Amino acid sequence: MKVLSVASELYPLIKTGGLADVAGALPIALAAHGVETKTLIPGYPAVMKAVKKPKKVYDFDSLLDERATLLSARHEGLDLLILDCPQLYERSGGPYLATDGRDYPDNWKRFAVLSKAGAEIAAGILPDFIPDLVHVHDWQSALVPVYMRYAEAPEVPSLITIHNIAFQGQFAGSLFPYLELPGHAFYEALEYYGTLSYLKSGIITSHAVSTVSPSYAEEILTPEFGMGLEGLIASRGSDLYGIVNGIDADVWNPSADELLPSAYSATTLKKRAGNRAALNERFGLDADDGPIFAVISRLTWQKGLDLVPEVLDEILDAGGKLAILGSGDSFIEAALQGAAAYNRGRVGMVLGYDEKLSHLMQAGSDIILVPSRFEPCGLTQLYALRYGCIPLVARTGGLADTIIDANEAALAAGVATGVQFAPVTADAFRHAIRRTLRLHSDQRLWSQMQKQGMKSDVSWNRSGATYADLYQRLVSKGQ
Ligand SMILES: Nc1ncnc2c1ncn2[C@@H]1O[C@H](COP(=O)(O)OP(=O)(O)O[C@H]2O[C@H](CO)[C@@H](O)[C@H](O)[C@H]2O)[C@@H](O)[C@H]1O
Repeated sequence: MKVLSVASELYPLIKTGGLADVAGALPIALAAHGVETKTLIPGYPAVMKAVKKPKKVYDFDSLLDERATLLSARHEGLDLLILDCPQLYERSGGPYLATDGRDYPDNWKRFAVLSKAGAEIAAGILPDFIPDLVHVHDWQSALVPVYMRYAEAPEVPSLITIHNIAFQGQFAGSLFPYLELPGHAFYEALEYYGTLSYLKSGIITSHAVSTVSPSYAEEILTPEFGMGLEGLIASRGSDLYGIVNGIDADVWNPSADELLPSAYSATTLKKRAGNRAALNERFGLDADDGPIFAVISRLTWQKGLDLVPEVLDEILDAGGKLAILGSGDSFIEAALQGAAAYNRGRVGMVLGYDEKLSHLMQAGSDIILVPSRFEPCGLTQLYALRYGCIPLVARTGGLADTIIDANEAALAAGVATGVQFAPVTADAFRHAIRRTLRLHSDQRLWSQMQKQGMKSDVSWNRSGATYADLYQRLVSKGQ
């Protein structure tokens, strides 16, 4: 089966969050199921620089009035189609934000053009690659099924995956005429309280909708989590699927991770000490035995990290330490930086994004904090399981699905892998920290939990097969 995947980020080329990890790992997992994936991505500077010897495969004379070239390349096991359109993608900031932290004003066009290119590939412009199915991710590629629906071409089955419903790609309604869609598409697909919603239109026009965990698939049917789209999603009925993410078990493998000073496995957990020492040094933490809590995250309201300063005394009073890596909302950044400045040796912070350092943190710290208010799947806790770092998570979405809480029954059965708490309030969070510290003080119990986590299959094995089945079902239905 041939699949066209369209994504706005892709590990290892360009990443701002979990979407890149999934878009990068899924094609490799699916290859084992006979699925041949090509991934269409924008020709951002990082992509153009990293990819060697791309081949020109098509010239677009006009994608919403922009000329663009389609390049084909292979990179680290991935087959890529790169939309080279410097006037839209050659920018000095990130994929979505300029260097001043604001959205590019033409994001509506940058991702509509990407989507239109995707729809044209689906319609068969590349004789060597006629996809059987199109898989799009989040609002940035959500217009692909819309362009497919309104094109005079045979319709290829499509799947849209929602990685985060909070980002909907909402733009002024007055831009509609520039999208080169028929007038009736406005009310049929795109209109959202007078504005345009790219995500909404993708949910309406795709043959199936998936999200990245079973719990989140249920949550987004409710007003609390659906962010205004709950009714629309409910209307898709049995076309909605929840498939939990996996992780790339080769990139994240503590026994062969070249980014670590000290590789280890479940039988050599003592070797984590080498990573712990490096972590203490990197974050300016005291070289004592206190449990190290870690945060690796976008610092946003979603992730609940504004609560950390409120519960910090719970960690510090017990002789614990905290290492934070992240960036995001300026008020959360400032509060955490303040906590680090005030508690030198006990709290350390690295502001920014650092993939390498995130490996060391998973390998050297004892507990990873993921107090998200909502979490479609979450990957950080999955990396933690693999690295013998105990996840302390909010009981929501994929966090609830992937971590087994250390309650009495789970401990007795030896299946606990972490600590969950709800609701996401400072009080419940404090209580969970106390509970975690109690578990940590029992060396035997703690290492049993570490080993249990390291044993869990967090790879793409199972979910890769589930996606392959779903693809097959959609293709068979379309025939
Ligand atoms: N400062 C930093 N330095 C280094 N690495 C950092 C970092 N900040 C974050 N990361 C890394 O970025 C990734 C974040 O992935 P998540 O799944 O946790 O969240 P995100 O909200 O981006 O993704 C959305 O999409 C994914 C994929 O479907 C869902 O799992 C998730 O719930 C949803 O919100 C992880 O690999 C994490 O380690």
